[in-house]
Amino acid sequence: MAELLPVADAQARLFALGTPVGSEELSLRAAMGRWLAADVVAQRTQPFADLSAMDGYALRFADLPGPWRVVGESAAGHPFAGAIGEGEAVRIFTGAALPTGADTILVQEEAARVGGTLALAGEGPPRAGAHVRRKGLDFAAGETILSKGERLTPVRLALAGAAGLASVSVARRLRVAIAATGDELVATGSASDPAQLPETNGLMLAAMLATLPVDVIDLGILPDRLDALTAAFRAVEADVLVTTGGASVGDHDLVRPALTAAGAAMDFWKVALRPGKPMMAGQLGKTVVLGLPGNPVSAFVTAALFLKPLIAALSGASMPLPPTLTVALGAPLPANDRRQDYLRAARCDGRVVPAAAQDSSMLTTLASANCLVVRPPFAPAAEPGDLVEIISLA
Ligand SMILES: Nc1nc2c(c(=O)[nH]1)N[C@H]1C(S)=C(S)[C@@H](COP(=O)(O)OP(=O)(O)OC[C@H]3O[C@@H](n4cnc5c(N)ncnc54)[C@H](O)[C@@H]3O)O[C@H]1N2
Ligand code: MOO
Repeated sequence: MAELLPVADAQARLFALGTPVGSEELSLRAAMGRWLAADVVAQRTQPFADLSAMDGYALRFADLPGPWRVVGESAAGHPFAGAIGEGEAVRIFTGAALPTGADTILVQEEAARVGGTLALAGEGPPRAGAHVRRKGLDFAAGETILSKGERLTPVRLALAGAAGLASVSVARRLRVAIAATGDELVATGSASDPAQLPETNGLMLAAMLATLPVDVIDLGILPDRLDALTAAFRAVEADVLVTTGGASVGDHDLVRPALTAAGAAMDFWKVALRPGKPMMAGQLGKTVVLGLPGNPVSAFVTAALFLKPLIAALSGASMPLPPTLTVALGAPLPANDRRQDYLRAARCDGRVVPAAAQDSSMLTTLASANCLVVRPPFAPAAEPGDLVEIISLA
């Protein structure tokens, strides 16, 4: 039996086929979903001073149980100018700076105020510093708050903005060319006889990349002809070329010979993976080429395991691979063979149940799955309750 490359080795070899793309400086509003090309260092301290976390009165804990004279007010953006002394308090609001001399907040629900006099009307603050957010609680100027290789999320963008930045250095967008191959394929909605198959892998792959910083170049449907495939591949100008179909060993599986004829140096073909075994990868000039199998589930799984991680890796991601979780099985599984299996499964109430039908042509099973169960090569038979790794699709 032919040697099959382990999945992790194939991923490492694929990532090594390209060099991380260059960077650009983008405003925070434009940087969502990009990978950071440099660490983000806070330019300010947050909070900038000791602040009140509640609406109430700022006072000295030592002066409890009061009463106090109210000598002024501190609101966010309008701090109290002076300092407070013994027996004095300042009316204060959430987010306002604590006046000099004050160390504690009395919440207004526990305060009774008559004119300029304040009295305790409850238990009062339990300790010095109650309801005070200390200067620098969140971060301090000079601190590295985000690292190169992290992906920008809404919260990380907010953090960078709070830290005083207007823009960040990020990896540029990648150009990804997608080609479907196969004489049986026609554009969705245009099949005129039963033997014509709607082309859906290209549609699915482009949709899988929709939330990534990628410009898709749609090469459409290419025929099963060596000359046409070779010419189309030779003309590609992209960071990544991904093909689907024609990856196996049949007489009409021409992607590999066409890539070679176009001048590609192929690195590997066939991975110890199910579905997706006939996957291939190589270099066509500066373009990383990824040949995915045509079966729709195989195309999906290989895109999830290789294409999306490749985009992340070329964008400088520190963690390009999909995260896995450990979950208890809800049904028995037979022992596995030499290929790492990715079973379409449903995770519900903390248990995961693989679908009964796992054929790699079945979009219905894939569409109702919310995770993939990862079965390592030669995994022994498993029982309900045994722990397995999953990749979430939700
Ligand atoms: N003798 C062998 N035959 C096969 C082997 C093998 O090792 N020895 N491997 C099998 C495995 S595993 C897979 S996976 C398939 C994949 O092969 P290809 O990449 O060559 O896929 P095609 O034959 O082109 O297509 C397979 C299937 O998928 C349909 N298809 C293709 N492209 C699309 C598309 N863009 N949208 C929707 N559907 C698509 C195609 O019509 C076929 O039905 O090979 C096995 N064979
Ligand atoms: O590996 Mo293929 O992907 O069985 O269907």
